[in-house]
Amino acid sequence: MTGLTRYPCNDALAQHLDDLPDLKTLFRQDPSRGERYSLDAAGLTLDYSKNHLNEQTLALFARLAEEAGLEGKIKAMFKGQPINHTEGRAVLHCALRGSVDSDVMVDGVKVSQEVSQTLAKMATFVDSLYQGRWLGFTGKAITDVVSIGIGGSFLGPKIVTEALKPFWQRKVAVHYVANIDGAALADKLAGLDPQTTLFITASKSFGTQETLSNSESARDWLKAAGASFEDLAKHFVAVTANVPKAEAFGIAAQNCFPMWDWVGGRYSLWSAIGLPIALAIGMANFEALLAGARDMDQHFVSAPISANMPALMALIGVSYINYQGASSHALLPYDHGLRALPGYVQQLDMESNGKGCHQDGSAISHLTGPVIWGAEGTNGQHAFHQLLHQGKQLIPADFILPLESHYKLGRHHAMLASNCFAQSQALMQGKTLAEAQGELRQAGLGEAEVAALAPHKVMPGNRPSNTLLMDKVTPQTLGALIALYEHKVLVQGLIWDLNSFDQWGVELGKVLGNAVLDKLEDQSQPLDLDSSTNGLIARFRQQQQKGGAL
Ligand SMILES: O=P(O)(O)OC[C@H]1O[C@H](O)[C@H](O)[C@@H](O)[C@@H]1O
Repeated sequence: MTGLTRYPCNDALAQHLDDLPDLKTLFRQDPSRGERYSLDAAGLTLDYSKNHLNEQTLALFARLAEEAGLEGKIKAMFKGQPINHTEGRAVLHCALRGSVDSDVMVDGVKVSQEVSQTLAKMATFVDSLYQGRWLGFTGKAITDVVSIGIGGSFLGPKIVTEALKPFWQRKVAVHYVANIDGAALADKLAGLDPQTTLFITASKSFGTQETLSNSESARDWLKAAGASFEDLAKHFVAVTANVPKAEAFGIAAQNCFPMWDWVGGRYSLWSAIGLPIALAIGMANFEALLAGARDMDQHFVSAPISANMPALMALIGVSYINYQGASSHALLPYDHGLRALPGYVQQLDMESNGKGCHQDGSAISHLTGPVIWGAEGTNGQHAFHQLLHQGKQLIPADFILPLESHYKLGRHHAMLASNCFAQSQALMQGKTLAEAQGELRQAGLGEAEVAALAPHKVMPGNRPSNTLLMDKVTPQTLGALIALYEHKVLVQGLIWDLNSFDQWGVELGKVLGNAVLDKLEDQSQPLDLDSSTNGLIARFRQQQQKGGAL
């Protein structure tokens, strides 16, 4: 069954999308199409003209938005209602950047007050490290900060820190460790001095195996260098919603930065989880990041659907997923600094909308969150663009390009931009058999060769994409860009009537993992699982026996 049958506009939308002319025809019919379907907001420009849409499509999108009750549901989020109903929580990451009314309260506490107090605490912390006032256990100033976290406690801070390298203050060096693979931490610690290294244990739950194990190993590293248990307070701070657990680990309460249940992990970079960002770029730039997101919030809550950047991207995506069979979406940042953006949006989108049941618990009968993937351009052109151009599946793409680079290097930026623009152009216009034959004849091939080769050079075209531009990658434009994707995910989740803010799907693997770990570490334990898992455990045990003790 095509489409979203719960909505009255479904059949009209499905029929309309089937009847739409191809992109080349739409561009031929309307010479000003590029301009007509471009939109500015919060320092970004969205060129959505290379999508399967026209004015009638936009009208149907507006009907779908209306029938999905988007406006009221968005307002409910900003008002602090417990829209994350399976966990009974509000969803107020927008409060972290000042986009929520000052009277909004959760559990009797004004969220805006919590936010401003935490920002002040962050500023004091950053300043103390910048001024060399925070001393390690031998009295030396801290030079390196390692943020230990995973998922939402890692991906957001890492992508923002990387993307804003031109804004680094270089007062302390900021590092990230996420994976439980010992190589990640060992590799990082190898280059650091325990006397001048401080760790941030970033974990909303303070219960994530990877983060706790890495923090314990970091603690051992400090102790091996001569630090006492009391000294740990000089080398650890925590960002968590569970201060008692942090204190039990040995982190002083005054060194804990709060997180709250009304901020989801994948929406938390704007909170104290963003402490490593603030250390890297300075508090003023961190505030600018928040300001950019706030600008996008303001646009999102005030612009009509037909001129609402996040809503348009969401509805265009829904039209491909639910009416044209797309199951993935490519993010193609033409900016080396944004190379980790696809990985960030993977968690944001796939952990939010990779769901199979509606808010009421009934099974969903249509596709929901797409697989998000991608890589920096132009690297992707030499890796997977072949499939985008000639493969058999519809993969909508978002091209992202700053119009100006921070790095003035000859013609490099013009060449990067030309590739970015040409790729979306090629996806849209393709190459017909006649065009391919003409080129081969032009090259002097005989008819037999032309007949044999031309079909392999045909590109169907009519493949949709968005192009997002900003003048430059700055804290402000990056904040707006990330908020744009947050709101796109929200709108799609609302249209699919699912809960974008829980993540029950990650629980089973964790539970099973603990049982397997026991059998890996205690070889006397019976192999009483399925034959595949038993076999895998047996192989691991054999290798361990070959290599000595665990
Ligand atoms: O911040 P923590 O509580 O350590 O959680 C870290 C991550 O753990 C899980 O993977 C959740 O699915 C993520 O949403 C979360 O960001």
